[in-house]
Amino acid sequence: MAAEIYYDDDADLSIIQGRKVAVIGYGSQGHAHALNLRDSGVDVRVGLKEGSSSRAKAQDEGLRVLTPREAAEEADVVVILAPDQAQRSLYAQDIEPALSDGDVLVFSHGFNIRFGYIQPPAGVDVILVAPKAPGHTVRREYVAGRGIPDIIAVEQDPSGQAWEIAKSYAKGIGGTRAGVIKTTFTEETETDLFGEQAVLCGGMSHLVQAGFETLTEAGYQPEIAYFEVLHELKLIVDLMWEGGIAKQRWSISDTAEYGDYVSGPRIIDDSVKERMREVLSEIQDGSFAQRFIDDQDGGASEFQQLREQEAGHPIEATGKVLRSHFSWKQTDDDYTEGSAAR
Ligand SMILES: NC(=O)C1=CN([C@@H]2O[C@H](COP(=O)(O)OP(=O)(O)OC[C@H]3O[C@@H](n4cnc5c(N)ncnc54)[C@H](OP(=O)(O)O)[C@@H]3O)[C@@H](O)[C@H]2O)C=CC1
Ligand SMILES: CC[C@](O)(C(C)=O)C(=O)O
Ligand SMILES: [Mg+2]
Ligand SMILES: [Mg+2]
Repeated sequence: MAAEIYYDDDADLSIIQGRKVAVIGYGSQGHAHALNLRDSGVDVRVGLKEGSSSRAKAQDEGLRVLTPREAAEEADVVVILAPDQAQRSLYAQDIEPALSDGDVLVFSHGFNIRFGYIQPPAGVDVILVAPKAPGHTVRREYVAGRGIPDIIAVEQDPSGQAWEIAKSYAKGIGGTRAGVIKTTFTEETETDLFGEQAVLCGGMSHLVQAGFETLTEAGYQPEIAYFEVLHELKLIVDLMWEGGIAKQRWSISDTAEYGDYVSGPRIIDDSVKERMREVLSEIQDGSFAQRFIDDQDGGASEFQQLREQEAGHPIEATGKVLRSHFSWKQTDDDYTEGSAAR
């Protein structure tokens, strides 16, 4: 069955323009949603704790900043864009007490609904508008007059309007400029977690590290290895993004294309797919979510230890020096190398 896809003409922006929206959290997605909605003529306030390091950034953009509780009380559409692991307690303390029948709760990832950490009251619409890109790209593309595709879902629809609200919200952040696909909370959560773990983030990062280690352990210069396995990756992925794997294979040399066909399947073989299926089943049965939340609840010691270990991989030091010599500015203004700060 073909996916249902909505574009600008399928969504009525005036629906979200007629509501009071509270964006809770002003990080990667939060800043993008708040600014894009504001620039689309929506009445937006941001909810952040007193003393939050994000407050100044939001205020500098002219946004009104309240506490999460005040923002949720004032608004009738509450967008939860704090990190997934913070959402459960944020919801219990500041959002649930402020909800009334007829309000709308918006998520950009279904984690807390899919795994039962948040159970909203029956009189509230619960929708998902999930951009398929990092938040900084969501903002950059909107400003450039384009948009990032979103996927949208409805978990609860007591108003009977939830789908129209979701489409309208997606139009407000620029999603319908690119196309918005109808999904479910379950499909979004499970595919998003699988994609980021097995391919986009976990798979790709470790493939690059393994390639770098293989070359440097064989005696090749780390700078050459960096360009071969990391720097050129973007150029190859850009071609895939433009025209699929086929366009990438069309552009590279015949030598590279032949090497792709004969060596690629030796690296990514059936055993990799078998382990991908294991990862998928741990996502589906909730054990990944449980492990993540248990670690977070216990002070995130596993997460911090892994973060430090990975930041110390030799490819990072090699890349930092090389990138500092590029004649163009490569890093995002908001990104502080070696830190998790946003
Ligand atoms: N990152 C991305 O591009 C994508 C994220 N998503 C989803 O979007 C949601 C937000 O993720 P992301 O943008 O990465 O989050 P971030 O880690 O960037 O969020 C950080 C922001 O949340 C605030 N925050 C943290 N804890 C609380 C709290 N208890 N109460 C209020 N605000 C809080 C922080 O404030 P302070 O400055 O005080 O720490 C900061 O403003 C998640 O559900 C995620 O899965 C979906 C698609 C892509
Ligand atoms: C790929 C990572 C992501 O799922 C995203 C940017 O879409 C995330 O959770 O950040
Ligand atoms: Mg994602
Ligand atoms: Mg994700």
